[in-house]
Amino acid sequence: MRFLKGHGTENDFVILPDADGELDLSASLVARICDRRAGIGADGVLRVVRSEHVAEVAEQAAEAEWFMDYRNADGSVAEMCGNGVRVFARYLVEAGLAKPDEFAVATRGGLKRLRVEPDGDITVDMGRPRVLGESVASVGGHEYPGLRVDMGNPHLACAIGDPVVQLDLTRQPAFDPGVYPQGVNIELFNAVGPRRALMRVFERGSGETRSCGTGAVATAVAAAHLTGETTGTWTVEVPGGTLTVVLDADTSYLSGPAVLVASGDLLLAE
Ligand SMILES: N[C@@H](CCC[C@H](N)C(=O)O)C(=O)O
Repeated sequence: MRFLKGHGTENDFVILPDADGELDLSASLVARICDRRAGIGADGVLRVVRSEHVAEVAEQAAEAEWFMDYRNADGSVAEMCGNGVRVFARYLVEAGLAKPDEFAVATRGGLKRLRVEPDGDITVDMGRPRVLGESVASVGGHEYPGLRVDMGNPHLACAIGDPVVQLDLTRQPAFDPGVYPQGVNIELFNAVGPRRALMRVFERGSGETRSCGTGAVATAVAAAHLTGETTGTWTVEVPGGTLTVVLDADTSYLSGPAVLVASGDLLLAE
């Protein structure tokens, strides 16, 4: 089985081209592929399949030829991945399967439109974030209130006073399972200047990662909430680089680098 490897601000993915939807991708195979010692190693898997072969996105197939079948490193399925869809777009363009100007990709979180910027960055229209109220995350016995933001997938974005660099995120922060029965991605951030945040994230299904695109948008929304703003451009610094988030009245945009770094043959099998 052919694979490629890529990342967006060091949120890294194994890409599995499967145009005709022939691959039976079990959770255990995904977990083995993502294992950083016994597999290739990644935060998630992006299966590239024609939308027409996937019943759950049939209504998107007229506008999006390709479906991003996203899986977390533990094999679980997620609705959306902001960095993943940008890396997916890089693959489509480099493989000659999409034109760089503007194209759509089908996801479980709905149709996403992307474009390659003149500087090579990839921008995705992430849709309108939904603010659902507040909840609390707890790290090492410290409770941090935050904003619940739905980006197609669930987020809890917490502005904290303690320096994010000092947090121990080796273990899942505690959260309210009554609010998040399907689990949650938790962002902890320091607001460090006008429209600028330093963010770390503990992702559902993948643990601490060096970046999270949906999380960066959730963080921008929470940072904007603190200052009473609803629109503007935010810079979100993550351990793996820098992402730009634009919030406007009707939608949000995520921009940043997305690169392919390797390709090869996968010898793992069920
Ligand atoms: N890293 C992604 C988010 C991936 C999905 C997430 N772990 C979930 O389970 O919802 C991003 O860049 O958005």
